[in-house]
Amino acid sequence: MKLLSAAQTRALDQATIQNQQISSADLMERAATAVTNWLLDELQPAYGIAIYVFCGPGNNGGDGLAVARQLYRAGYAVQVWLLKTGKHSADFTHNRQQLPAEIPCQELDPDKLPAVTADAVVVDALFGTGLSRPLEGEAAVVVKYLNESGATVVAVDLPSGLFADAPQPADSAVINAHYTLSFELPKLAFLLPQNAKFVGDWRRLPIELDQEVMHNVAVDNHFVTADELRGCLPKRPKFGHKGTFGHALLLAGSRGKIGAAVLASRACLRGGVGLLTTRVPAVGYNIIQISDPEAMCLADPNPDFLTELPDLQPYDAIGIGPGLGQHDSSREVLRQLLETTRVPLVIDADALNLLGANPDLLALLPPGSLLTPHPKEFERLVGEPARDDYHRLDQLRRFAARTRCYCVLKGAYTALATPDGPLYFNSTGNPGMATGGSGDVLTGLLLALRADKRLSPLDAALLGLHAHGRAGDLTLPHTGHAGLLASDIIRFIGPALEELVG
Ligand SMILES: NC(=O)C1=CN([C@@H]2O[C@H](COP(=O)(O)OP(=O)(O)OC[C@H]3O[C@@H](n4cnc5c(N)ncnc54)[C@H](OP(=O)(O)O)[C@@H]3O)[C@@H](O)[C@H]2O)[C@@H](O)CC1
Ligand SMILES: [K+]
Repeated sequence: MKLLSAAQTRALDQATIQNQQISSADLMERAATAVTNWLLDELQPAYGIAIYVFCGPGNNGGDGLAVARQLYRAGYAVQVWLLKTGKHSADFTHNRQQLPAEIPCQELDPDKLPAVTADAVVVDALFGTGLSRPLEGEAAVVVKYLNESGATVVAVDLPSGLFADAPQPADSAVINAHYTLSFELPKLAFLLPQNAKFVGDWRRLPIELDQEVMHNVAVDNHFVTADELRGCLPKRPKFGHKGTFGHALLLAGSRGKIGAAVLASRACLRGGVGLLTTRVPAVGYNIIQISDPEAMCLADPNPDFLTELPDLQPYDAIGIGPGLGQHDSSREVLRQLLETTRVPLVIDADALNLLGANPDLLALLPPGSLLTPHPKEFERLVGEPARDDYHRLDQLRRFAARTRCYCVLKGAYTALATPDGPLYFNSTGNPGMATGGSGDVLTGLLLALRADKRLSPLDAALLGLHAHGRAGDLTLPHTGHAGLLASDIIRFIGPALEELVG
């Protein structure tokens, strides 16, 4: 699913109006109907509860006026409040004229704002994608007042004051919505941690925008849905054998962190790899053999950390990093690996920290490698803290382009940067997965998919990120959020992958 800029969204609205031969008021009515239906079906406010619709001067305000009319007709006690400032758009004026006289409708006076009680529902239709500057004056006063009211706030299209696709001053006034109902597509802003408190839970409301125009528009950012990935994982052929699905090598673990190697190995096995060899320091030999009997184990001569690279000839993909530690000898193992490998790499955890601390190693990174940092590891990789989430995405894009690698940025909506530019945001997963070992599981799963030669690097990464989050979601009925362990995610990798098989 594409993430459009505010300007592209406007162009898509216009194309829809033209191609479907409807008026802009018709499209607005469609949008308002989608909001009203969501309110009635999902929020289900009790009859008699006060619903305040706050409208700005543009089409977002026009949506609000149409929603107020529809809610009134459905029997709700609605009142409309209008911002004084701003030039009214044509569709705002149209819907103002359509508003039944029985609905109380007044201009807002910043010195005498209506008493919004905590049990009320507020529909925020002040500003949407037409926001051209941070809110000030009257609008900022209203937004701050609503944020303090305690009412349930439902934002139409965007929380008012939030830019859809660009950073804004840290202290600017933005609605803190409980729910944001976005027309047709989500906005990039929804996927960034810095905006979580503004956006709340967001939903996408389809309004039948022109599919062909949407298909042809070029974008920098994608939100990857299950529908798009379903069928992308090739079925295992009837006469396939373990060689068909690749032989992976995992270099992982150090004294006290052999668990990371266990988790990554098991996730790799559940990810469908044909064969797995795990290289651990000698202290881990028995542990791997007992915990992951399906894996072969190659013990390093050193008891505590990796010091020697095994012969790489048998392997189709190599993973390095989980629990590795940052010992000088392990750094040299990484160096040798980067210098000699001819197969795809998956690089995680301490291997990333070693890359960050040693720019000479970073220069050796083979193109096509897949890196899986969390934000702190990524900061070490690029050697500079990000100013904000948008800047971090720029850094990510530039890093992938410069190194010709695939780079993940782990988070609630994990991002994947590709060497050729586009960013892909993952749509699965839950806060229960923010737990030790979850990243090791991801590395193992991605390693399995990179060892499968039937998959492109991009598909392997997208399928792995999706299946990892989905497996975490499938554990929830059994574990809840707090009780979710990394090993629970592994149990559900199989079912999560099965959903994607073509
Ligand atoms: N197009 C369609 O067919 C459909 C559109 N839809 C809906 O339309 C919404 C977009 O509508 P929109 O383009 O009219 O913009 P909107 O967000 O209402 O605000 C623009 C007004 O605000 C003003 N303004 C801006 N910043 C300001 C500030 N800081 N402080 C004060 N004023 C400020 C700005 O003035 P200006 O920047 O020119 O000074 C202008 O007057 C979209 O989010 C969706 O809800 C749906 O119905 C689906 C069909
Ligand atoms: K809004």
